[in-house]
Amino acid sequence: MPPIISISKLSKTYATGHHALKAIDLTIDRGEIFALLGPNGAGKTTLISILCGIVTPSEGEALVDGHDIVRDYRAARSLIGLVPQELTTDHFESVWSTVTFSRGLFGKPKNPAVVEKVLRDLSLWDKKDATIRTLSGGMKRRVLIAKALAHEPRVLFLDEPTAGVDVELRRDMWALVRGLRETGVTIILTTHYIEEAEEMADRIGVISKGELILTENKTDLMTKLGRKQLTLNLQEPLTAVPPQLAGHDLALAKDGSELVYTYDTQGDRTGITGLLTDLAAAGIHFRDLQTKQSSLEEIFVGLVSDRP
Ligand SMILES: Nc1ncnc2c1ncn2[C@@H]1O[C@H](COP(=O)(O)OP(=O)(O)OP(=O)(O)O)[C@@H](O)[C@H]1O
Repeated sequence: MPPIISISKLSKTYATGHHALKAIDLTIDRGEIFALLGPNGAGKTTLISILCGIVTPSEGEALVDGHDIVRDYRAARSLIGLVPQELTTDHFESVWSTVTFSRGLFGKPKNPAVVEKVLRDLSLWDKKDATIRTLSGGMKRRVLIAKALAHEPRVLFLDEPTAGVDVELRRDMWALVRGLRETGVTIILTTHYIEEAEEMADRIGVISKGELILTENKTDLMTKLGRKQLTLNLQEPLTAVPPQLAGHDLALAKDGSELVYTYDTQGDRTGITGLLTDLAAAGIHFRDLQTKQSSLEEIFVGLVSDRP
């Protein structure tokens, strides 16, 4: 089956001259949960806004289920639900009428059964007659999701779904998003929280300064995460890694006073025994050693900060 979203060479230069997106290529499969990670200002919202037709691209194209987001805007947009970052909704309306109204915006005929299902799925049914302003923050977020789902989209964009919410609500939201995927909806979420991507996503994309610098299956990324570092504090500093040790994944740190060995914790062998034997044979002695597991956070920060 063709991907539900295919983006090719998509770029955006704002009127200020700022290149917010630089030739993005990305495809997203049906039923995936895709997390777009990136620091503030990386271009996440710009990318989502282009796909939702809120911002016009400068170059390139994007298709939603085969519909061009510019030439075939209405068809593309009707397949998309967007849950925005900010809680923007009419505080004096009831839950029922605000969600019904959202469906109408897409020209869909009234269908109380669909609205009821959406409200029930989001545990909002017993609040259907409540006015939005009387709801808790968590319930308001659910209403935003209900609004985005009212016209039965196939793709749901969640822009920072759990920004500023407490841990309990965050877990609730994660369960809810997983439940939505079960109904066949493709989910694309942006987040600053690495933990969120780790918990939720099938695939992770990292965006930095307008470039998509990595897209990877989460499980593969976790395998990379399995890497650990062994740091040896040397008795005598080295100027280079001796050629006898070239077979090991080694790097010098702290002006040559530390030798850092990176290894895979998920592999059958760590290679540490061989390294220590080779070190002794090369006459390299150490005073102390530490091991450290690199986190997804560090991998992410490293990826993003290594860029010019
Ligand atoms: N309308 C605009 N005009 C000019 N520059 C803009 C406009 N909208 C966004 N930008 C700039 O484009 C860059 C990308 O912004 P964007 O909102 O897409 O980032 P983001 O990754 O979503 O960030 P955040 O995590 O803070 O929401 C930023 O430098 C931003 O200042």
